[in-house]
Amino acid sequence: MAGAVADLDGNPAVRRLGDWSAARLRDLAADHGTPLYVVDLGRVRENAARLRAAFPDAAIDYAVKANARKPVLETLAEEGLGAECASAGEVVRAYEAGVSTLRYTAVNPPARDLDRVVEIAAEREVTITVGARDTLTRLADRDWTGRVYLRANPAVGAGHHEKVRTGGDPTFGIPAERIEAVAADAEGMGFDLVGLHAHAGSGILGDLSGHAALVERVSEIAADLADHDIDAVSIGGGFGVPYHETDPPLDLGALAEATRDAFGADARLGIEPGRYLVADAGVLLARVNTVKPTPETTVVGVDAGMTALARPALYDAYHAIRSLAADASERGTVATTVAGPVCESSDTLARGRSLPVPERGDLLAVGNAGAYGYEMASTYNSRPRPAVCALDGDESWVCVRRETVDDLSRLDQ
Ligand SMILES: Cc1ncc(COP(=O)(O)O)c(C=O)c1O
Ligand SMILES: N[C@@H](CCCC[NH3+])C(=O)O
Repeated sequence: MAGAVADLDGNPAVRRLGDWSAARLRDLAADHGTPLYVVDLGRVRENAARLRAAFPDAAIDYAVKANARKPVLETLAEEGLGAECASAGEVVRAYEAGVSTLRYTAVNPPARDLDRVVEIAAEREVTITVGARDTLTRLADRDWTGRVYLRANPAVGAGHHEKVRTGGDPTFGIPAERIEAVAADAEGMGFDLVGLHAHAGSGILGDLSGHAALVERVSEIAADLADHDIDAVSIGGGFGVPYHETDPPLDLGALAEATRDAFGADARLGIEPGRYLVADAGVLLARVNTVKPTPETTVVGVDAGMTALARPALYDAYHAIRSLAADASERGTVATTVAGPVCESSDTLARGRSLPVPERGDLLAVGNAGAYGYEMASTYNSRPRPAVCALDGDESWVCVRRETVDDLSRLDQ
């Protein structure tokens, strides 16, 4: 990695929080304030190259929902990746960033989303992944019968938390036994049925058996569509990253091999990873504003909480935290609870975490914040969202300005 980062492990597939230059992060926080997301485009490129090398023949569509900031989308467009979009808003952002392959995965799509995507599809090719028969009717009602994938429910779920396991949940995709009938309907209605899609869930690491089961299942469903001459079978995303300091990285070679072994469809393999491409390219910087010793723990109050990074509150997700105090290594450690400014007991970034003895004004870095970080930020408690700073080698610039309290009032009427 140019400039700031070296791999302590020597394993290029993993970038730990300790690999970021503390001095550079301190400078960025001093220049732009906190809470601040930092996203390193060089690392995004490295992740894309590693993925491309492991899946040389696959169509790779980046799951935009993981990080839709403009420089991230532009970087991945330059790397030749397509975009898998979860909303009309994501389609617009990917289109504006110059992504050439646009796919929209319609989950209970609001009318406004369909209207907007159909409008874009009049200018640029958009492929729509349909997860319910109803969606075909609603598209045809809009005089759009273009390229579609059918999303099958593979009845195989996987992922880091029950809330992100979509495979098997009836909300997502067409039941496998109905796929053939819906395929016939799609073609009867004049759609160009080009692909099949399924997704098991997000954050697969270590045990690859769920992934292999998914790929096998999707291949079986593809075989049911043999009469329909589909070109592409997307097995979704879900490739995990190590959040905990002791987690090993995903064995991408093993994952690719398991995929090849299990993939039996006579069509081009597609993957749509989000997290894998961006998670370790991002950190969140937070400033300590309160240090409160209590009998149970030392509470470290910071200016970034669940409104900046929702994952710990939503999924009890673990994110590494590092003190960037210049003398951190000379301080002793203490058991801490790192808490945000929101009035909810879920507003903690970490509990029971051993950190260098904190002082008010210290800067903390939260690791693996590049995926589902800024994207899931909210303005709960009328708290403006953080700024985002992009890094590329020695260059850095604020690519999303800090939201202000005035911004929050702008929609009032
Ligand atoms: C349809 C679909 N594709 C791709 C992804 C990307 O997931 P991940 O960020 O885990 O790779 C998701 C989210 O889990 C998804 O719902
Ligand atoms: N938001 C989830 C991932 C969900 C992926 C959406 N299909 C997370 O942060 O882990």
